[in-house]
This record gives sequence, structure tokens and C-alpha cells, in this order.
Amino acid sequence: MIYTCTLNPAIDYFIQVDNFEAGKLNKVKADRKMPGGKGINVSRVLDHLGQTSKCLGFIGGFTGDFIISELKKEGIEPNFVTVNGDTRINVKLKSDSETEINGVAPAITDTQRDALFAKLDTLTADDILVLSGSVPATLPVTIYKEMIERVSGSGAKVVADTSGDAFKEVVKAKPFLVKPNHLELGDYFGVDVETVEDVKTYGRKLVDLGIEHVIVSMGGKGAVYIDKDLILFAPPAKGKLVNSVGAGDSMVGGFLSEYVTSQDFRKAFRKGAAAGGATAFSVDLCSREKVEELLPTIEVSEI
Ligand SMILES: Nc1ncnc2c1ncn2[C@@H]1O[C@H](COP(=O)(O)OP(=O)(O)O)[C@@H](O)[C@H]1O
Ligand SMILES: O=P(O)(O)OC[C@H]1O[C@](O)(COP(=O)(O)O)[C@@H](O)[C@@H]1O
Repeated sequence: MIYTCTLNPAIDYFIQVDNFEAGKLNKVKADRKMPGGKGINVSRVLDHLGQTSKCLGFIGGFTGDFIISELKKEGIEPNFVTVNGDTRINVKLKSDSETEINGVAPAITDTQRDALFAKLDTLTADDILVLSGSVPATLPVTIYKEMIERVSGSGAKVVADTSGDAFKEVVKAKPFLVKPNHLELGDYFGVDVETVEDVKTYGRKLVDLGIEHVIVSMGGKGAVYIDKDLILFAPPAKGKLVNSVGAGDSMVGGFLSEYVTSQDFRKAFRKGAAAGGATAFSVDLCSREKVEELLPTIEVSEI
């Protein structure tokens, strides 16, 4: 079973405003509310690609109720710990450019934290745990590291996609796979990472630090996969950018959907790139049809 964990879910509130002007009254032309947060997006992509997963994390309030009901409609099993406050709302404003305003997480108590950790104790070597997204301010930035340590005896594989100090702590726990984007990779090493050469250099350093598999996404410039024997490049799929929110989560979901069936890293990386592109070219997260359409157009090469 794949378990995704979203410590800080969100309703992603997408709004389209023509010629947005800060400091003025702007009228919304079209809007859409989606269940969001990185792990939840990974679960939705897995579902679109025919794989089952369970959603762990913290959820609360009327916003949390909306997310749970949307997940259930899609047949995805929510297994969250309930918190007292409202799950946040993240505003994704589309005008001439894309602006994101991400909300604040509700408080998490020690008891609620312990309840999440207790759920991890059922994991076995057949399971994959995906730890994705930001850490609520009331939790320590070491929480993902502690979660990885908690499951380490079980043999479950851990995939991590987070940023900032939480990512720095995650690296210390050496998960099975990490997926920073090139900016997050640069932030980790305190350098600018812009080119594929930069990504090779600094991605390899993560492998040297003990992480078996590293995928570095580069938005519209493609992605790089690195392990101790192999470095691969996946060029970006060709298409018209519609929405980049969730492209990274789709890459993780696409990768895992193939990995769990074939254990073939090259094929999984290619599927991840197709899923990332398919989301970038869609209003919602990628559909299976769009991923299958793009898959044959992506040629992964050794670099
Ligand atoms: N404009 C785009 N055109 C084609 N593929 C894209 C585009 N944006 C994202 N992707 C695909 O999705 C992957 C993840 O996107 P990225 O924006 O790097 O992730 P994140 O959301 O984590 O920053 C990219 O590596 C690429 O394969
Ligand atoms: O947990 P964070 O880092 O604040 O990110 C949450 C946001 O990221 C998203 O999961 C999208 O992430 P990506 O674009 O990186 O795939 C949104 O659904 C959500 O609003």
C-alpha cells in the first residue's frame, strides 16, 4: 500500500482575474475549489493512474470536511487525524502571471501528533510512505525526520518532497527517494542551481549523502534522475502551460504508479515526467488519458 502523508493540507482556491491590479477591487471571472496539499495531490494522481493509496495527515473544520468528501467521491481513503482548527485555504490567482497565497495551518497538539505517529506503526516492508509538503508552525521541522526514523525498522520505503529546514532535516534521515525542484536543491546547498549541469552536480551530492534515489524537477526545463550508477534526463513534454500547481506532485505520483508495478526506475521516471507535463497542460491534476498521450513523446536519456 502507498500511504501519502499531508501534514498541511489545503483547499486550493483557483481564481481567474483579468488584468489583476494589487490595491484595487478585482472581480473574479471564474473559480474552482480543489482538495490540495502535496500528499493529497499525489494520492489523487495515483488514483487517476489506477493505483490505490491512503491519505494520512491532519485535517479539520469545514474546509477539512470538504477535502474528505471530495476524496471519498473519488474513492480515495482518508485516514487523517482530526484537529480543532480549520484546514487552510490556498489562493492560486491566475491573471497575466500566476500568484500563490498559501494559508496558515491549524494548531496541532501533542496528542494529535502522537495519533499520527501511531498510524505509522502498522507499516511493513511492502509499503511506501510519501511525506509531502510544508510543516505546520506548531510542529518541529524535525517531524519528517522523526517519522522516517519511526518507520525505519519496518522496511517501508520513504519518499520525501518538502522544502527549507524540513528538507534539510529529511536529508539527515536518508529516505529512499527525494524530489526537490531545482530551486529547493539550490536552497539546500546555498547556491544557484539553474542548469542541468548544476542539477547533476548538486543532485549527486545528495546521493553521496546517502539518499538512494534523487529526482530534481526543473519545471518547463524537464527533470533529472540520479542514483549511484545512473543519471537520466527527461525533457519537458511539449504543450501549452495551463496550470503549474501540482506538477511536482504529479511527477511523484506518476513515478510511483509505475514503480510499484515494474520497479523499473527508468520507466517510472519517464511516467513521472509525463504526469508532471500532463498536469501542467490541464486545468485539474493529470488524467490517465493525458499521461498516456504524452508518455511516448518523452525520450529519457543517460547524461
Ligand atoms: N511547463 C511545463 N512543460 C512541460 N513539463 C512541465 C512543465 N512544468 C512542469 N512540467 C513537468 O512537471 C515536472 C515537475 O514540475 P515542477 O514545476 O518542477 O515541480 P514543483 O511543482 O515541485 O516545483 C517537471 O520536471 C516537468 O517534467
Ligand atoms: O505544503 P506546501 O509546501 O505549502 O504546498 C502546498 C501547495 O502545494 C501544492 O500541493 C502544489 O504543489 P506543487 O505545485 O509543488 O506540486 C498545492 O496543492 C498546495 O496548495
